[in-house]
Amino acid sequence: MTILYNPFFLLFITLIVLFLFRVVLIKTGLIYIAKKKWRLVEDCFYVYQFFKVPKFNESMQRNQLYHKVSVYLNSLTSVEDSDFTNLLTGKKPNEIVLCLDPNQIVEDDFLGAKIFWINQDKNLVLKIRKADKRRVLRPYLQHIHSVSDDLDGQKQDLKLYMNVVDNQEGRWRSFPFTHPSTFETIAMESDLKNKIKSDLQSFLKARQYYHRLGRVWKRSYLLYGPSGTGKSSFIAAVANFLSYDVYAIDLSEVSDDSDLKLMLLQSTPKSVIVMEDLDWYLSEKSTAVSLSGILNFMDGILTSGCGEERVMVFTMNGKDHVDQAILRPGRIDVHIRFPLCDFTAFKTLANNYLGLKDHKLFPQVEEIFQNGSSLSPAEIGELMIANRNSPSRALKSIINALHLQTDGDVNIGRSRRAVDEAGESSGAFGKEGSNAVKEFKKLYGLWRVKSSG
Ligand SMILES: Nc1ncnc2c1ncn2[C@@H]1O[C@H](COP(=O)(O)OP(=O)(O)OP(=O)(O)O)[C@@H](O)[C@H]1O
Ligand SMILES: [Mg+2]
Repeated sequence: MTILYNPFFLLFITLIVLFLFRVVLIKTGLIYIAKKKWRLVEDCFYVYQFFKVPKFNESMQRNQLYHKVSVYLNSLTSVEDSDFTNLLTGKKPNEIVLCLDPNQIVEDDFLGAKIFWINQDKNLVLKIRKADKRRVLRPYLQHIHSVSDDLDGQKQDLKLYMNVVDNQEGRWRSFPFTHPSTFETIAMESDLKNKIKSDLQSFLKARQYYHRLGRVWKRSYLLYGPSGTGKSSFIAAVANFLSYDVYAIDLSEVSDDSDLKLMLLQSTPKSVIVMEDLDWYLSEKSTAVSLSGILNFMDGILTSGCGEERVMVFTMNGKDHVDQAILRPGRIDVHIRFPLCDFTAFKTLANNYLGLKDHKLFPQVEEIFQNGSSLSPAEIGELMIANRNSPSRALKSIINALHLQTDGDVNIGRSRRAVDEAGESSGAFGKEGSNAVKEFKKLYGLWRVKSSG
């Protein structure tokens, strides 16, 4: 019995009990409950301060800090320790990313201070000990800025925003932007392509210059030309080139001028803002927005406070019947004409679609193009895709189609050329607005997104 009074034996027994207790705590999850309770006890001895980072400001503009903080928080490994975390597919195939669920708390350590973030509805709330605040808060926020900028810098997935009616999150709803079009895949005169690229690049570097002139830092492009000549594909190429998100405005879903203003306010910097088929909307008066509403929008007056770059792109089938106020320099900086297919564009398409740099039928194709063609790159592209397994068959079908256009259907061919040369949209070749919207959505893969969701 004396062994029970042996201090070494007692110590041994105590250690075993403690060890078993710890095993039980860990295995049952009691340790987490204990940690939580301990935090409550600890909280009684500290005064905390709270900082709210709302998703939108009072004008319902997106708060950039909110975006940065959420990018930062979702990159923290401690998100895993939160009670409830969302698992989402990442940028790369098979990548899974963690994303904090509403009402969850995530813990962070910075310069020896404990910082808590609470994900409330449309707000992220920072909780910090008052004693740590003065020492830690500023450097911590700077740290968040630089980490999220780094993560955003690596960002490869762009977003397509579409205006929807009744969206609680503001006027825009976002979808992944996956359009693969690039300047390399667009058939366009290479001189023109290079000029546009350098125009975009020099615009990006011109922040100070624009500010000194008291101008809004934006650049507007007008793309005009017949249907199927690559205007929408070009917009996607610009977005991919700049790594900018795309805001596509469906004018039929805009309720009035102030709604349009609100949409511009709620767009984020570093984005391409797109208004397709503007000539159609203006001529058919099929939008509730007035001409002056559109002019103000084009001037981007409201975004001037943000001081961040935006590229605006407007598309039209023809610009002859459009109010000159819309086209005046300063409002639209660069006009780009998208012509029907010529031999140079054909060669680019043949290379892209069929992998053909040269072919014995090329001289024949060139000859027909020299006599004038009235096929769009879209039509030529379709023939190539349909016959992609046999380049010779593809070229023959293109030669046939070009012959049909020039010989058989002289009237249509001529009138379509006239449309192109005059840069004019006639009723016969103008398209239905709803079709335009449908095509747009199709182009940007929206149907795919919808059906897979
Ligand atoms: N210049 C081009 N270079 C490469 N592909 C082109 C070109 N033009 C058209 N295409 C192809 O044709 C299809 C339709 O082009 P796109 O939708 O960009 O034409 P669009 O000018 O916007 O027509 P619309 O005025 O009818 O909207 C796309 O799949 C695109 O790949
Ligand atoms: Mg288009």
